[in-house]
Amino acid sequence: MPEPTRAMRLGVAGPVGTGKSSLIGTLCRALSDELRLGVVTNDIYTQEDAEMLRATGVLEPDRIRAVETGACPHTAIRDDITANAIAVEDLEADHGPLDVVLVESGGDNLTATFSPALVDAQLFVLDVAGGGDVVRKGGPGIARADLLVVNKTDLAPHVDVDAELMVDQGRAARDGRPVVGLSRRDPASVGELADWVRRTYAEFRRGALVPSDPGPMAPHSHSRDEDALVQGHRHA
Ligand SMILES: Nc1nc2c(ncn2[C@@H]2O[C@H](COP(=O)(O)OP(=O)(O)OP(=O)(O)O)[C@@H](O)[C@H]2O)c(=O)[nH]1
Repeated sequence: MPEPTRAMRLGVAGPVGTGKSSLIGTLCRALSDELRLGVVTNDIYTQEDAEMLRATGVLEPDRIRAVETGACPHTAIRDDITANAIAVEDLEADHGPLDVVLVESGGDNLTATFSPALVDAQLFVLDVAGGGDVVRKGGPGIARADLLVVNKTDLAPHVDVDAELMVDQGRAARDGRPVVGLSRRDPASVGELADWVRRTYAEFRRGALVPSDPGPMAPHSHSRDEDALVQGHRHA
């Protein structure tokens, strides 16, 4: 099998504020000495996530690109991936060859997932502050993303959540797919996450990584009505 000629695209999805940008920053710090990295972020109207990451200095600023989705972020990672595909290709044209491009979804619905046409692998991020029940509530990202991250485990004692139980419930819900309990303050957990990325990238280079679709979002509708568009969308 010939080696791939483009970067592996790794999607990072999950609800608002679960720590997706921070996780990407953590991965850049852990891996940028060994892998050539780029980042594409998605926000509705702003470039805030990209600006926040640029400010951390984890990568050369121009290796972090922003897509303004103009609507619910999941539309741009799932329904019409054009803007993201172009952003990744531009990044590779300007800074390539790259090894991994991390694509961050704007914080979104619990059921938002990436199209397998856009990313080669995807991880889904929850945090302990969202409550211990959220893993059991399920959804395609939780059940079938390539990796589930239970983030901010350092906060568990402060929010009365059992982080280990949450990780165990994640494993039970995922048919053997991997789960990492993560805190950016816990180097061992950061190492576990970085190792998963290394293994996944090695699989990609061998031509052995087959992008899989965790499944579509829960049914919902996008209204043509202007006001509803500003709100994002109406759930059916
Ligand atoms: N205690 C703790 N806080 C964290 C950790 N990771 C991220 N945070 C905090 O969680 C908040 C949200 O983090 P972000 O990385 O902005 O989350 P996000 O998912 O990118 O947010 P959106 O893009 O708005 O959906 C910030 O205040 C971070 O500092 C962690 O491991 N532990």
